[in-house]
Amino acid sequence: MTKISQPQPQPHVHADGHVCWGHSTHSHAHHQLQVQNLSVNYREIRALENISFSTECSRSLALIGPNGAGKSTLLKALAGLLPTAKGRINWRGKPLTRSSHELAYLPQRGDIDWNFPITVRGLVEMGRYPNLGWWKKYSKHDVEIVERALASMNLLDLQERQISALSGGQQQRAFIARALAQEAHVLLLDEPFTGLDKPAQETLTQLFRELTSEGRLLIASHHDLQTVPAIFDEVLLLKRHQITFGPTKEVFTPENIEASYQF
Ligand SMILES: Nc1ncnc2c1ncn2[C@@H]1O[C@H](COP(=O)(O)OP(=O)(O)OP(=O)(O)O)[C@@H](O)[C@H]1O
Repeated sequence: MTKISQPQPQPHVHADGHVCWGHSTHSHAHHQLQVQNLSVNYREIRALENISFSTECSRSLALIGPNGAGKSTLLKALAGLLPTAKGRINWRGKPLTRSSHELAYLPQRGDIDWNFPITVRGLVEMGRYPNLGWWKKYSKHDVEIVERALASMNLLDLQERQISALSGGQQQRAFIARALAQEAHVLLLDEPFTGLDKPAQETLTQLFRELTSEGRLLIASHHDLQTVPAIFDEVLLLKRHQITFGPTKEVFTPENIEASYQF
C-alpha cells in the first residue's frame, strides 16, 4: 500500500501581513474561532451561561475569573470534552469537534498523572497518534516531526527521561512538545503558568510569542492578574457568564476585573 504524503502545515502570510498556521489548502481567510451563545451544564447545574466571542490565529487569549468562574469548563467545551447545552463553537466556519487534529488540549497540572510510566519522547510521539493511518506505523515524516517538536522545546537531552523525573517547567514543555508534534493550530492550555518558577514562566512567555508569531491561536486560563498584559493580547473575563471580551489594553480594566472578582 502506498502512503500518500500529507502536505505539512506551516505559517502562511496573508496579503495584509497577518500570519496563520495551517495547510496551504486551507482557505485564505483568517482562521477564526467563533463561540456563539455557549452554555455548558454539569447535569442540572449550569456552569457557563451565554458565552460569545470571536478570535483568530496569531492571538493569545487569557480566560480570567475567580475559582469556579468556568475557565476549565470553557476549555473542555472548546476541546470537545464536554457537551454544549446551548450555542455553537465554530473553527474556520465549521463546528469544532474533538476529533479535530488542529486542536490540542493540555489539562491542568493536577489532572495529569505524572507517575504514568512514559518517557518524554513517548509522550511527544503520542501527539502523532491522530495523524497516523489505521496501520499505526510511524513514517520517517512522523519521526522528523517528533524530533523537531523535542528540539524546539529544548528537550532532546531529556527525551529518554521518565516524565515523573522532570521539573514542573520541563513537564510543561514536554506537554507543549506533544501539542507541537500534533501540529495543532489551536492550543487550549489550562493554567499553564501555575507551579512554574520565574525563569520557567519567562521561557513559557517567550514560547507563547513564538507560537503566535507562527500563526497559532493560544487560549489559556490564567490566575496571575499582574502578568496578563505582558503575556496575552486578548482577555475574556468570566464569572459563569461573560463579563467582557476584547483586546487586553481595552477591556482589562480595574472596573471589569472587579465585576468578575467582586473584591
Ligand atoms: N465535574 C463536575 N461536576 C459538577 N460540577 C462541576 C464539575 N466540574 C466543575 N464543576 C462546577 O462548575 C463550575 C465551574 O468550574 P471550573 O472548574 O470550570 O471553574 P474554574 O474557573 O476553572 O475554577 P478554578 O480557578 O478553581 O480552576 C464550578 O462551580 C464547579 O464547581
